[in-house]
Amino acid sequence: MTIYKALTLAGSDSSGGAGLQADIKTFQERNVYGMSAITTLVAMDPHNHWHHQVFPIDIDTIAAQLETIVVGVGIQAMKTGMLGSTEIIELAAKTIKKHNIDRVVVDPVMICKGNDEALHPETNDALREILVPLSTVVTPNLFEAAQLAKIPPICTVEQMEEAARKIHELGAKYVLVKGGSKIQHEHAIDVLFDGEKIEHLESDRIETTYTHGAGCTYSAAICAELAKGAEPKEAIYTAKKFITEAIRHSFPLNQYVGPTNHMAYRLHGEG
Ligand SMILES: Nc1ncnc2c1ncn2[C@@H]1O[C@H](COP(=O)(O)OP(=O)(O)O)[C@@H](O)[C@H]1O
Ligand SMILES: Cc1ncc(COP(=O)(O)O)c(C=O)c1O
Repeated sequence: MTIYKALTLAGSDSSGGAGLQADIKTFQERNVYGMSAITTLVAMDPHNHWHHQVFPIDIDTIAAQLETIVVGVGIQAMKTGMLGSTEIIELAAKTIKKHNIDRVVVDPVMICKGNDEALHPETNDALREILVPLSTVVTPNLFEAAQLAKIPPICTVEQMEEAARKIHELGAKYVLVKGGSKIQHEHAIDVLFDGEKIEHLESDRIETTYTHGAGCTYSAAICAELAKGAEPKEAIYTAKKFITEAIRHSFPLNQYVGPTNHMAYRLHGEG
């Protein structure tokens, strides 16, 4: 039996729905052995409206984790999530280049759901200039796509397409701009551009606010499929089905947050 292995270089969401916890759960659901290099720790304050506190991790500790995984074990694919500083983005790029990692999903995490404020605004340009050019697939949401493409806020599918074309020029091979429920459309629509053709990925639009970790889960599912050898488009189509079921069966964790359901595609979706 071949064991396919994937790495997530991402932040830790103690509540388990997003970040590396979402990634590892998703890798497991997709029959891929998951490993993590932790970039930041996020804790939420139950006494203060679930206020997010971000605790950094020093760069040598992150580098040591990457060495364990990439050199000590070996991987077929990797994804990045919340990176937190330009230094960490540079470390990610150096690792990809040094080890010729050729299946890389970059989820350019700039904001957490419900917050329009960028987490680390100073890192947005570093993502754009250093990491996105090395990506096989990059998966910005509307806010992130506008930042990467350097265009005004995105409100229409045409603007999603414009952003996808501009981000492709940065060097990403496949650009997947996620519209989700934020675009006026009867479906949850994502725009995919491979440098030649624009495609629309449409799925049922689910009425829910429980979408914490949706972006992490989606990019992790793409990464898992790439690790198993799927072509990028095939990986993205499978991941779109996976995330749609995860959102359809999402649930409240407490009064503040509802994650997507990582088990849903296995339990309800594949048949
Ligand atoms: N209410 C929804 N119903 C169905 N699909 C959704 C919904 N919200 C988001 N999605 C889909 O989930 C995936 C993740 O998108 P999104 O939630 O925008 O990412 P992020 O967590 O990065 O903001 C995309 O494929 C998007 O279209
Ligand atoms: C560690 C971490 N990564 C990523 C995210 C982004 O999550 P989402 O997929 O909901 O955009 C969060 C949000 O809380 C987080 O805590």
